[in-house]
Amino acid sequence: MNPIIKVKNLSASYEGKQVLKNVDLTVYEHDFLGIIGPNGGGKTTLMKCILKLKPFDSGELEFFKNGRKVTELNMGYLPQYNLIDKKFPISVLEVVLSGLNCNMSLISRYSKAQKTKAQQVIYRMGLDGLEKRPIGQLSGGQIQRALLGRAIISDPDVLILDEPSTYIDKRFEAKLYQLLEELQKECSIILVSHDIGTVLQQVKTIACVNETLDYHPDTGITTEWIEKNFNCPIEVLGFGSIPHRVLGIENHTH
Ligand SMILES: Nc1ncnc2c1ncn2[C@@H]1O[C@H](COP(=O)(O)OP(=O)(O)OP(=O)(O)O)[C@@H](O)[C@H]1O
Repeated sequence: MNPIIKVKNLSASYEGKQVLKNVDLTVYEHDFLGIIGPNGGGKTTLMKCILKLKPFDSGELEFFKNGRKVTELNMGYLPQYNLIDKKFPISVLEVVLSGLNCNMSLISRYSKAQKTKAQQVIYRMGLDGLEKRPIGQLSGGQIQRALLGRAIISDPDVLILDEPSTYIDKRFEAKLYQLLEELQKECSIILVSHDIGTVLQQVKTIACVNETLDYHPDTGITTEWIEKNFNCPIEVLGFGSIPHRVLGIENHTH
């Protein structure tokens, strides 16, 4: 299994307050990594460091493609919903096209092929008919779907999803996970989620971020492990079958 991202001994802070401490993490090609952890544990910060949106204090970040070290990866990012400016005057089509990483501000400058691709992505997201609608006039779930379309239109090497199902209804959620299963054949996926039950059903590997990081090469983990890492009692939906899949737990030293 080839690695695609290696995070080594990474520490990060905001205004002198440490948020991530000595984090090590390897993401593999076609991985489906679930990131869980308590509020404020540093999940989004870790994603931003990987996306090079936030400088880190120390440590290393390495990218690989087909076993060779590279300087950049094409990453698709679905940010947390609360970071979206819904007043920004942009349509669904423009949101999706803006994921093409080109420095084009006017929609007319996108090629026919790019617009066709955007149309296909919009259809895949179940947003056909809403192409011209400004995002301010969409529901929360529709905005998230438009942003997911934006994240996948450039066929990324890595897809990073920060709480993708916050506003997505149950009907589209099932479709979303089916879509992610398909996408995993084409790229690696990192999914940040509070909904542990969903994460455990979907992912191949799991990491818990609470300043430091605990990693599991499989999803067969115990409630004790989760409670230790969440450091609080947890409510787990759809968790019923998990104890049957309990496997060995590694010891982690912090
Ligand atoms: N831009 C910022 N400036 C200062 N502090 C920040 C900033 N962004 C995040 N923090 C702080 O860093 C810590 C980690 O935040 P982060 O958003 O990474 O956590 P998270 O695990 O993603 O949380 P949640 O589950 O609530 O989204 C929190 O204490 C937060 O208040």
